[in-house]
Amino acid sequence: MKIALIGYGKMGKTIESIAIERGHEIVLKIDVTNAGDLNTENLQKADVAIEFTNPESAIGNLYQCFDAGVPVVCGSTGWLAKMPEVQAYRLKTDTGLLQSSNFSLGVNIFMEVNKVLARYMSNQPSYNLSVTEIHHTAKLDAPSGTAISLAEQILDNYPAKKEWIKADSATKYTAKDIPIFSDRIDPAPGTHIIKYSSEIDDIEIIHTAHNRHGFALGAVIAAEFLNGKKGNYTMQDVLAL
Ligand SMILES: NC(=O)C1=CN([C@@H]2O[C@H](COP(=O)(O)OP(=O)(O)OC[C@H]3O[C@@H](n4cnc5c(N)ncnc54)[C@H](OP(=O)(O)O)[C@@H]3O)[C@@H](O)[C@H]2O)C=CC1
Ligand SMILES: O=C(O)C1=N[C@H](C(=O)O)C[C@H](O)C1
Repeated sequence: MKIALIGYGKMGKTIESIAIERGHEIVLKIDVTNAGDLNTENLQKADVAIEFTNPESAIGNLYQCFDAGVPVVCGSTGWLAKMPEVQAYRLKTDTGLLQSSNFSLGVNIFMEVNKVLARYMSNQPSYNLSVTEIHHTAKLDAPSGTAISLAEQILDNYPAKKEWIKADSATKYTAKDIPIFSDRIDPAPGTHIIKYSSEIDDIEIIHTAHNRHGFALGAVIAAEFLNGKKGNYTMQDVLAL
């Protein structure tokens, strides 16, 4: 498979080495220094694009892939509030998109556990709920995309919770809110904690990434899945969860 890598930072470089190990070829590598090379002619040399840049440039990069008719795996976070307009553009161009805030197998299993736990806890108002994410200090967005996805899964399964809020120790929140706390500590690749706490006991589930390998491997497996497809997909489709 021929891959265009859009974003050649921590994730782009890890993805490159895993993709080559799996027998794929990198035909285009884009970072800030050659962003002008991201055009239809260059993109069409690839079967699929993998986009890991930042919240500001992600949407423009996706539109370039849609215009070129090249299906794209997107890992960039911090832009998902604009997903409806991105999906409208994708639909118009009849292209493929597979977006996930977290491509690791472990996090995707953790998310399934999160949904089940939220259903059980939705009848237990004596427990206070919080979500905490811990990442390296170079991370641009907070809360993490994964923490927002986890909170949204809880909202879908715990009717008394109405919204998530970005929180710190001074934030006032009510039982209707899901506070998300963000810590920035190097070199944390990504830790997510869901905690239900009562006077009697605590229930916690934690996912700790030890490195970026799981995110990158998942993104390459997602690209293998998306190759030749049109439409909108998630890691649930890839992993058949
Ligand atoms: N979904 C998932 O599983 C994961 C998602 N992420 C997300 O992926 C994104 C990237 O993370 P990470 O690799 O750690 O970040 P880095 O900062 O290490 O890399 C970002 C890359 O994007 C490039 N870039 C910046 N602006 C542009 C642009 N306008 N056009 C093209 N390239 C650009 C940077 O170029 P330069 O180096 O020249 O500045 C750099 O190569 C983040 O949003 C992060 O949250 C991260 C890990 C896992
Ligand atoms: O920026 C990162 O590093 C990560 N970002 C993703 C997120 O925002 O959830 C996934 C992972 O936790 C690493």
